[in-house]
Amino acid sequence: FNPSSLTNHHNRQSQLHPPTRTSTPRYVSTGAMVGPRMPIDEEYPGIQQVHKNPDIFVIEDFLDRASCADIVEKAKEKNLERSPVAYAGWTEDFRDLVELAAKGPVVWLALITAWVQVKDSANANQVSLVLQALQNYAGIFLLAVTGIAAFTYSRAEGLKSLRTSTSTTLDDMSEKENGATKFVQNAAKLLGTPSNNPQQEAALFEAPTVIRYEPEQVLAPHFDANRSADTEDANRGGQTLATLIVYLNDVPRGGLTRFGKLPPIADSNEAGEDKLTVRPKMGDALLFFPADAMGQFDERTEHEGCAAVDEKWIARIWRHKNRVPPPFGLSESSLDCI
Ligand SMILES: O=C(O)CCC(=O)C(=O)O
Ligand SMILES: [Fe+2]
Repeated sequence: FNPSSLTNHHNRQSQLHPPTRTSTPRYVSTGAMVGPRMPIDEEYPGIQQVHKNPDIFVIEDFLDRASCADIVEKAKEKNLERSPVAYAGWTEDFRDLVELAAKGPVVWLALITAWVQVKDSANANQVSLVLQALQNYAGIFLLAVTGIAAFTYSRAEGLKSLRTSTSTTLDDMSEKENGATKFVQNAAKLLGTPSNNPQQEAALFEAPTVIRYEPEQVLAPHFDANRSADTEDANRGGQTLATLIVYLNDVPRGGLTRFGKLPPIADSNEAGEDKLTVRPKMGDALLFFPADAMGQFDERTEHEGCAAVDEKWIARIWRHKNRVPPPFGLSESSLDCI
């Protein structure tokens, strides 16, 4: 069991289709290389690069304090629910396991059982052995698929305990003074390119998700991209190319964002941490790229929300590869306000 397969759907909460998102280590590696990340405005005010390849940025004072407070208020009004967790990449894992079984153990089991069955019979020969093996193969294959399905299901269930925070989404951008509207506007400037105007850029966003961690709540190590994004996330814009988190309050104790596969930042890392960590500071943003610009999954960006000691609030935008239609993305009328 690998907690990395925790997925991350805080979506339109309960109406979610079953588990998807984020990811698990593949059982069969593709060996695919990660290419360049999507372009951003590297001159954005307050931006600092804290890691190169994979690129991670912190943007100081990305959102003003009033906007941070407004987002928290609006989220409280909407009632936060236990953050949904899904087993993303399960389609590929399932297929890989079935393929693996079909080529290896199922073949051998079919042959061995056939050999035991025909070896003592009067007309034992190679032809009868092969025929018997073929017959056995079908039954054993079915058994294997059933077993793998049960395994995938129990894994998805197990993942649910690894995210204990609560969350909601804010998708109404009609008030210009809303904190969420400002967050989306700034995000569209940071992530947009000269060829993409802010509305076009924001059309690729999932509506901001607000997450609250009360003391002891966590988000176990996970990925924001999904190896099976093309199928599992087709209705939410496909692969996640960028994650932008804004911290909505100061969190002096606990609650670090931690990248478990990356080394600490030279002078600003948390004392005593041997991995790259970012301490939540009200208004600061964190930006990283769960997949490259083509959508190739980047496992180096595995990260977690460490156990909270003080209460912690964040808002998060996932920027996808394609348009994210409502209900996950922003409506045309909301986009008009960006
Ligand atoms: O809370 C954090 O620091 C990380 C949150 C996160 O990884 C997510 O929402 O996907
Ligand atoms: Fe995440």
